[in-house]
Amino acid sequence: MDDPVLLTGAEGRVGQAILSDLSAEYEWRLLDRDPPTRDTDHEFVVADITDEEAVREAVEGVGAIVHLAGDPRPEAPWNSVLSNNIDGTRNVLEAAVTEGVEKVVFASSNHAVGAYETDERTPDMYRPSDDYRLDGTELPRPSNLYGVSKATGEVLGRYYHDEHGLSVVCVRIGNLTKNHPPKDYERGQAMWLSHRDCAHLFDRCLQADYDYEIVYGISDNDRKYYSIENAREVLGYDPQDNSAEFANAEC
Ligand SMILES: NC(=O)C1=CN([C@@H]2O[C@H](COP(=O)(O)OP(=O)(O)OC[C@H]3O[C@@H](n4cnc5c(N)ncnc54)[C@H](O)[C@@H]3O)[C@@H](O)[C@H]2O)C=CC1
Ligand SMILES: O=C1O[C@H](COP(=O)(O)O)[C@@H](O)[C@H](O)[C@H]1O
Repeated sequence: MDDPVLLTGAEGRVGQAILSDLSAEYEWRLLDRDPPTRDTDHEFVVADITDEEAVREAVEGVGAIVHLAGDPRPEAPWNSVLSNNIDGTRNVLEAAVTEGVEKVVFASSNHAVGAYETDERTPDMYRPSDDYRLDGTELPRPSNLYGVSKATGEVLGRYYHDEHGLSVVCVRIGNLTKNHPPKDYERGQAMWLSHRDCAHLFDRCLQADYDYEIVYGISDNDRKYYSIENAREVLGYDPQDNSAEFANAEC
């Protein structure tokens, strides 16, 4: 990707994990509704993704978009996910088509499929001995309205691919934490995504060729109920971390 890359939600946790390893690898145009809180060498656009015209201007001249901006709270209320996650994502995809962008990487979530974690399956499915896997071909089963908004973002991506030929990859991100997996939380350990695997995965999303894909964004954890085979095959994802390596740290 030689053209500039727009990173929405750049000030957040996922954005910072990406930039910590990939700052020098791309010509980034950062976007957030909040002004930057640290020095940056990159262009920074302060804009709200619910502002259609501001988004179109921010997208001008970029070759790809990593779209992270949105309300990340599993308990977020409908009015917030409707505007920030659904309207905002549509604005980004519409601007991508209008401005001739090649590919969009969409930050989806484990919560788009959270309701597969039924009482019958849990907690066994969080354990290494269990072979239950979701692989990205299953229908969404959101666990909350936030998950509904992420599933909707995936469907919007499908539409913009089919109707307009935009390359779209939806990354169902697990649980990103810095330095170590979540402690005393089996589910979080099963879906842990380390910072370096996060940066590597989004790098692969920018480098690989694809039409429309849904992949899971987790490290190569012994505990897992999300398959990372599609991410390996389609994107060349090669994660380095595994939450099991932190077992002695009482994670
Ligand atoms: N952190 C995680 O483990 C996971 C994150 N995700 C998704 O990844 C994305 C990023 O999440 P985090 O970095 O954790 O969240 P965060 O809250 O740390 O960062 C989100 C950023 O987006 C910005 N933002 C929010 N609404 C905006 C709007 N309307 N216009 C412009 N900027 C806006 C915020 O100012 C913030 O800087 C979200 O879409 C979230 O749903 C999905 C699964 C797991
Ligand atoms: O989508 C998200 O998922 C992670 C993990 O979910 P949790 O229910 O185990 O906390 C969450 O931490 C993050 O805020 C959210 O955006």
